[in-house]
Parts: sequence; C-alpha cells; structure tokens
Amino acid sequence: MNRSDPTPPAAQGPDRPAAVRAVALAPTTPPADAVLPPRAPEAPAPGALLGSHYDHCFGCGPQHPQGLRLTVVAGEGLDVTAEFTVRPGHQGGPGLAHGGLLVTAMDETLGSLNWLLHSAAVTGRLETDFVRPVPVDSVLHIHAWITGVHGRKIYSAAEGRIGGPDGPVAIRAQGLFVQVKLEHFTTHGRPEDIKKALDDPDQFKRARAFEVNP
Ligand SMILES: CCCCCCCC/C=C\CCCCCCCC(=O)SCCNC(=O)CCNC(=O)[C@H](O)C(C)(C)COP(=O)(O)OP(=O)(O)OC[C@H]1O[C@@H](n2cnc3c(N)ncnc32)[C@H](O)[C@@H]1OP(=O)(O)O
Repeated sequence: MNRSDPTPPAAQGPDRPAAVRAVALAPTTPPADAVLPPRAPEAPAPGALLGSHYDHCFGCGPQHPQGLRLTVVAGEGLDVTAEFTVRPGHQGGPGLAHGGLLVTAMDETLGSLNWLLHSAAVTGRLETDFVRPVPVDSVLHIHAWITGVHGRKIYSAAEGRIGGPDGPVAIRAQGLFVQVKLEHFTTHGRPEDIKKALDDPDQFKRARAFEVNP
C-alpha cells in the first residue's frame, strides 16, 4: 500500500470504482482553465454582515444552542472574513481548541462564499493544515476566498489567525465545493426539518436566494 495514498485499503487497487479514483486524485487547487467570475449582482455589499443560511446550522445558526455562532462579513472581492470565539465547550486538549471544530469553522466560512456567487454549494473535499495550537478564549480570525470556478466546482482557500486579524496563522484550509440545486437539501434532509424550513417564510426566502440551475 502506498502510504501517501489517502484512500482506505479496501478502495485501492485496479478494482476500485472510477469515482473513488477520481476523488482521490483530484486536487483542491483549481485547474488552469478555471475562472474567477464577478460577484453576483445580488451578492451582499462589501462590509455587510452575512446572515445565517439556516437558523439551526451548527456553524452559523443563531438558534443552535451549542453551535459555533460564526459571524461572517462580505469582503471587497470574492472573499469573506469571519470570527469564531473558542469557548470552553470547544476543547480538545486542556485549554486548547479541538481540531475538528476549527475545521468546522473553516468549512462554514468557505461555505459562506456561496453568498457571493449567489448559488448553493456543498463541501466535496476539505484539506486543512494545523499550524499552531489555538487556546480557549482565542478569537480565530478567518479570511476565505474563491480561487477558481470550473463548471459546478468552486475552489477556495482560507487562513485562520489568532491574536488579531494580522496575527500568526493557526490553520489553513483548501476546499472544493460542488454547486447543487435546492433539491439536494429537500431530497436528502430529514423530512420534518425540511418541512419546518419550507414553512418558515424567512427561511424560504433565504433558500430561494441560493436557487440556481447548475
Ligand atoms: C429547503 C430548505 C433548504 C435550506 C437550505 C438553505 C440554503 C443552503 C445554501 C447553502 C448551504 C451551505 C451549507 C454550508 C455548510 C458548510 C458546508 C458543508 O459542510 S456542506 C455539508 C458537507 N458536504 C456534503 O454533505 C456533501 C456530500 N456529497 C455530495 O452530496 C456529493 O458527493 C456532491 C454534491 C459533492 C457531488 O455529487 P454530484 O453527484 O452532484 O456530482 P459529482 O459528479 O460526483 O461531482 C461533481 C464534480 O466534483 C468533483 N468532486 C466531487 N466530490 C469530490 C471530492 N471529494 N474531491 C474532489 N473532487 C470531487 C467530481 O469529480 C466532479 O468533477 P467533474 O465535474 O467530473 O470534473
């Protein structure tokens, strides 16, 4: 087994499905013919606080009791900035943030780039480098930006800094998001939650804001 190959042993070898092979080899860096589209006309203005895409979202939802309550602000271009305050409930090691929650904060911030293209996309692949430990009570200052769009694939990158927006980098991430139609959520989501979301006129409006035909 090639130790640098991240696919599980059962999926390796000539018999593994083509889809698995393609996923294992695809990088999160955009191909040469990827484009950087303009911000969508409906994109929030630079400096605008982005609302939560879903009130019960673990990353950004104001109604999630244990959520990260990430706040995100639109940047000038195809970028956003976000802040995540590490609370005692987010510990991994004593007094230190759990790495998985830092990844969640990066995932959520990269996901909020959706607002700039005005289309819904979900994480297909997310790579992270943990550069330095993040103590409890730190504010993680995240900057995320789109690096390219190729068909339905949105490539993006982010850095999280501590000690201020210009402080040292604690975490880096690169993501590949895939644009989906709203049916992605209505088909796969638990029916009672989908119903509740669709019955809420405000949530319905937010969902329509992401409606695209990729
Ligand atoms: C009614 C109310 C609704 C309310 C909703 C409000 C609006 C919401 C708006 C916005 C939501 C934002 C949410 C942000 C939250 C943070 C972000 C998350 O955590 S999202 C959750 C985690 N992610 C998943 O659960 C995805 C699970 N995976 C999938 O569903 C599929 O695998 C999916 C959609 C990613 C792709 O499936 P395919 O069948 O549509 O498309 P294929 O053909 O497989 O892939 C398209 C291209 O992407 C590449 N690709 C796909 N997965 C890849 C991977 N892992 N690595 C590399 N490439 C990959 C493929 O190779 C293909 O490339 P080639 O076009 O052929 O060049």
